[in-house]
Amino acid sequence: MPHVPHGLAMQLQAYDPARAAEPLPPVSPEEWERRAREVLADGPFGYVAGGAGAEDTMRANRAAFARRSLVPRMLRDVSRRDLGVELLGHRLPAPVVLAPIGVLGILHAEGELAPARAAAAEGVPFVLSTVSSVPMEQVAAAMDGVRAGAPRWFQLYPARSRDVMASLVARAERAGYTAVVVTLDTTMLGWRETDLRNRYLPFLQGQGLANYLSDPAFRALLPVPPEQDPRAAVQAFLGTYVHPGFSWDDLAFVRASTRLPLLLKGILHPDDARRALDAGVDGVIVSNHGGRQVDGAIGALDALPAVVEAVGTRAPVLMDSGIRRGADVLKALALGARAVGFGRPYAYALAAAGEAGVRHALRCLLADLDLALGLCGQASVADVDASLLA
Ligand SMILES: Cc1cc2nc3c(=O)[nH]c(=O)nc-3n(C[C@H](O)[C@H](O)[C@H](O)COP(=O)(O)O)c2cc1C
Ligand SMILES: CC(C)CC(=O)C(=O)O
Repeated sequence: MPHVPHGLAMQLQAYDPARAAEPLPPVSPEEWERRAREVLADGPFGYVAGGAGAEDTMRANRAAFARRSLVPRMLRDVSRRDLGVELLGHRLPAPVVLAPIGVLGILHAEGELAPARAAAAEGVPFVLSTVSSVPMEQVAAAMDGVRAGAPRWFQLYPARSRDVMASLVARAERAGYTAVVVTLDTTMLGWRETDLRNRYLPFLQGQGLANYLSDPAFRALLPVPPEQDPRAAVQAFLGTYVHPGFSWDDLAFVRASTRLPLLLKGILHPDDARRALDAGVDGVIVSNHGGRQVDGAIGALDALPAVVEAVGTRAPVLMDSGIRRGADVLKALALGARAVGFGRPYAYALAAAGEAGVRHALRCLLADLDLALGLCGQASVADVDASLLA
């Protein structure tokens, strides 16, 4: 298993006088966001940075972390620390995955290949979006090029066509993805004022359709191949992607279509979590999609404890929406998350500095987590519980 960067090692690198002349890459998510702002046009930058409506929920995500405090414990031997966690039968080097982010081709020429390779290098699972700019098989091959069998999950968006869903999942299985994440909260696009103002929706320009356009079941729905009529293909994509009718019945179909572990992303209510487990899913991800869907929705960290209580020991609960630093990861773990999704910050690092940027942003997060864990008097993330919070 890859070795997680030691916080101290990252510090020594930064403080090393012999390297003082080298430019220092950003160490904070805010700095990456500023760099991304410098290199991106308004449309793509706003697409990543924006949220739904007045962005109250986006702020609520961060406020939920700020409202909680860690209470560090002293005089415990933390000279050997372990960030590793067990998840879905695999041992991960840290309780972190790269959250699925679609259309990364609007941020960097290499699109998903760059963060996928960065994640592979660190042994952190990369969750590939349905709406990626690069077909899932190419992403898998790029990850295997870095580290054979590098952990990867496939995120599935509901589709009106069950054939398309089944085909995408079967391809993911063949390409070595080891879990399927069904995202429930985006069967329609939220009211995103920044994008409306910028008149920016990348899918309409055919971006992010690589998995669909390369899919035999999707192609079978088209009267002519997408190469002959790209506009009709975009319309067909929108026609199958937008699916407010998606229900527990459809979920049962997805469940039956694969033997891979299934995670549901976008769960916020404990009753939905319970029902998900009854429907045979293997884990839930508490998320409000980074505040991009329902403005006014509960902050994701605020929703976590009730979901954790409902799920109990039946399955792992993950969370995303607002994770920026090591302390955020600790707070989520303290409230019962097994692992967290790292989202926007890696997208900004990708825009500003490609694969190296994503890798550095990830290493900074893990270094920060390693130090925060030890300085809180905890030797292992597996031992973190609510007693760490005020
Ligand atoms: C630009 C962008 C695109 C996203 N695309 C997807 C996607 O394709 N599938 C998905 O499940 N979630 C998607 N998400 C949501 C993320 O997986 C995650 O829930 C969110 O980024 C968490 O919020 P945070 O980045 O502010 O921490 C996207 C988020 C952003 C910012
Ligand atoms: C709307 C989706 C296709 C992409 C997404 O999840 C997002 O933009 O948040």
